[in-house]
Amino acid sequence: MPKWKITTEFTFNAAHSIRDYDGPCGRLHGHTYTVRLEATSDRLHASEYCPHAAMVADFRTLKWAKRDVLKGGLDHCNLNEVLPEGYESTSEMIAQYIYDKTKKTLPEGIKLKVAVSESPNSWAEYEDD
Ligand SMILES: Nc1nc2c(c(=O)[nH]1)N=C([C@H](O)[C@H](O)COP(=O)(O)OP(=O)(O)OP(=O)(O)O)CN2
Ligand SMILES: [Zn+2]
Repeated sequence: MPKWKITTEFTFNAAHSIRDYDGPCGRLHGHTYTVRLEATSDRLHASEYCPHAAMVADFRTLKWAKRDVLKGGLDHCNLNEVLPEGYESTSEMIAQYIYDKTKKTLPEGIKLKVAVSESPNSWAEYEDD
């Protein structure tokens, strides 16, 4: 079946330390994280901002994590203080957290993939089966 795939990318700045890490990453430090979201669907939908069924998902909705932490995003926060219990501040689990929160905002049937990078050389991905 034909389908659409949309991709959106953004950055946010945050501090973190990896809990019990034996090395510099265990100390508080910061990254400009790059996040790439891909959403795939065989049908189009309306969004919070657009009443017409014309989008896989609204880029604006997908990019919630780039908002300031005081406005519900992850920008300019300490991830260790903001991520809920059960999520460590590794790229893998930041990707999982963004996936979990984003998935709740999407209609059924949209496949989602979230990739997170701390540096241009390292990426972690979390996606639907
Ligand atoms: N699988 C993962 N490994 C590591 C993560 C992670 O999220 N997932 N995170 C870290 C640290 O956050 C660290 O800040 C990043 O480590 P690293 O890529 O080694 O950082 P460098 O800037 O030193 O990278 P270079 O490419 O060597 O300059 C560690 N591991
Ligand atoms: Zn780090």
